[in-house]
Amino acid sequence: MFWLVSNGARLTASASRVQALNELVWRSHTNKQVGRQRDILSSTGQQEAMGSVKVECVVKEQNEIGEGPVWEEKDATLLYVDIYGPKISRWNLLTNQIESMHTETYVGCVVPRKSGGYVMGEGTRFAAVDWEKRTITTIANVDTGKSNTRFNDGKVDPAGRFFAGTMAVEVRPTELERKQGSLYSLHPDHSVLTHFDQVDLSNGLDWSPDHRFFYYVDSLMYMVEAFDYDIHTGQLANRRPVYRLEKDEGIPDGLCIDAEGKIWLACYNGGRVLRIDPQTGTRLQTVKLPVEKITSCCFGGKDYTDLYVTSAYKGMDEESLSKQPQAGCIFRVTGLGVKGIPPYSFSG
Ligand SMILES: O=C(O)[C@H](O)[C@@H](O)[C@H](O)[C@H](O)CO
Ligand SMILES: [Zn+2]
Repeated sequence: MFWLVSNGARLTASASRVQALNELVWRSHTNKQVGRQRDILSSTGQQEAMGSVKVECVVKEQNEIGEGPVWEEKDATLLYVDIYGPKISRWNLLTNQIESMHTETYVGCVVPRKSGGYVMGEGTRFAAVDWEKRTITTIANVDTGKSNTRFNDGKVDPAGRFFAGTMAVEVRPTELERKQGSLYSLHPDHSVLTHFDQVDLSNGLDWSPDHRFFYYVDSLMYMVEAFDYDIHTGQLANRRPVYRLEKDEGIPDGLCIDAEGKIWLACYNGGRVLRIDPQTGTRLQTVKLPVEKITSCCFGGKDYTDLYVTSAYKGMDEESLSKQPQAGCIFRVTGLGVKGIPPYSFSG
């Protein structure tokens, strides 16, 4: 409704959008918030300059920690989890309906399976989900011998392997026993490979469009890292930093790659998504959202041109919740002028 064709109209529309954003997010007027308000104003200008970027809340049912969005083209649905729901949900773009299924314990990620249904990282197991029958079957257990860890983010590689990492269960967001996590992959024959351990908070991951690189976030390292990837074996090598977050960018969380090979990074407590060039290690674009706890993102919609962004409300007090009434919603960012890559399905 705000983004019209003529330049004059867009100016007016833009002014009212900025006003709406400000009213929505920054209702009170402490000095700190006035400062942040300026940020939003300038970034809104920047967002527009990049080509009529629009942010809207599309999934209004709020998640304690919304995570792991995956676009399912055949049904025009967005699949995601609420880690603490704990549940798996599917939001249908055409009907605006949400279908959910409770899981037995914390669910970090869910991905489509080629043979039908889904596979998820739940608690410390990889498990198959029969969506029609609403049943769950264990495929493999991880972190055996550890009593207080759980799966977090995961994604399928271009060859159909399901990668997912673990972390200690948080006392409060980001407060946890460190070095308890590992990164695993579940292979089509249901064997599990441990890539590395000593992870604080295993998070975002994706592969470059040419499959030569793997990008990864251990949130408490405050950076995005890259590995060389061997698509034939699924092995990682040569770990190195790609991008270190600046203070106001918050904590790196979920990420996804676009068709040009650039990284879109969700910034938890940063209220934004960054576009990063992994070749140069530079930030190319910042998209601000009206809530701070941004958890993950994926491309979807027609031709994968829309960016769906999940968020969380866990750990927020009443005051911050009243300033961010959309915390936990899922947002759609349109007008970015880039496309994503369709997700892969687990082939086992
Ligand atoms: O969404 C996740 O990946 C974690 O499970 C969450 O607990 C928070 O995002 C984390 O605390 C900040 O990185
Ligand atoms: Zn995450």
